[in-house]
Amino acid sequence: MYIGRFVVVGPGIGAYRVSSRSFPDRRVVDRDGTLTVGPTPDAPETDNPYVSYNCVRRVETPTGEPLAVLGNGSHVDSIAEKLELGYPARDALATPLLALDFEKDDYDTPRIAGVVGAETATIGTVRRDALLVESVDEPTLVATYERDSPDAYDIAAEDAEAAASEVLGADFEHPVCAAGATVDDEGVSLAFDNGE
Ligand SMILES: NC(=O)c1ncn([C@@H]2O[C@H](COP(=O)(O)O)[C@@H](O)[C@H]2O)c1NC=O
Repeated sequence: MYIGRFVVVGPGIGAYRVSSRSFPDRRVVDRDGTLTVGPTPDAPETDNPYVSYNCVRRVETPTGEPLAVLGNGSHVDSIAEKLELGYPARDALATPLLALDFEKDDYDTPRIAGVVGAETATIGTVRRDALLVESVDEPTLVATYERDSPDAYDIAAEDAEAAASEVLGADFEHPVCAAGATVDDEGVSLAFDNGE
């Protein structure tokens, strides 16, 4: 099954996978502690605005709570800014998702995102027909296609590197690259797996 990009979040852990039919020549890089998706050096040029973006950011709230934000586009930056201003995770997800809306491409591709705290997790998506944002107690997946409503998803990984590798290896078509995050009271750990 092809489900496109997907986010998995649960309390303390999160992961994001790029699956792609159209732009497979991409990888995750770490730019000063932010994980960014972009084309590999030898990838064909594209002017598609949705192929390069920050997919995972670490955030500290005004009260000093460490959080990780994961998602499939530029809304990750907007969500991080809202969290840094002190918005609750629900509002920090809902506001940018609604403002930016689904992607204006041939598929009306949804925007998906999650916020992970040490003991909390919140997941969201904006599609043409819905804006869904919910707090979750167990690992939960939302994807751009097919599995496009938040739904329980087992993840065995306990660290960021294992989380990235686990979702990269998950049995969905066209895997490209993945990122993982863990959050505890000490802070946020990030990792990625480009399948190399
Ligand atoms: N975030 C991404 O990495 C991403 N990659 C591709 N898209 C969009 O989704 C469309 C379909 O891509 P694909 O055939 O690779 O599933 C692309 O034309 C592009 O508009 C993306 N947008 C959202 O997922």
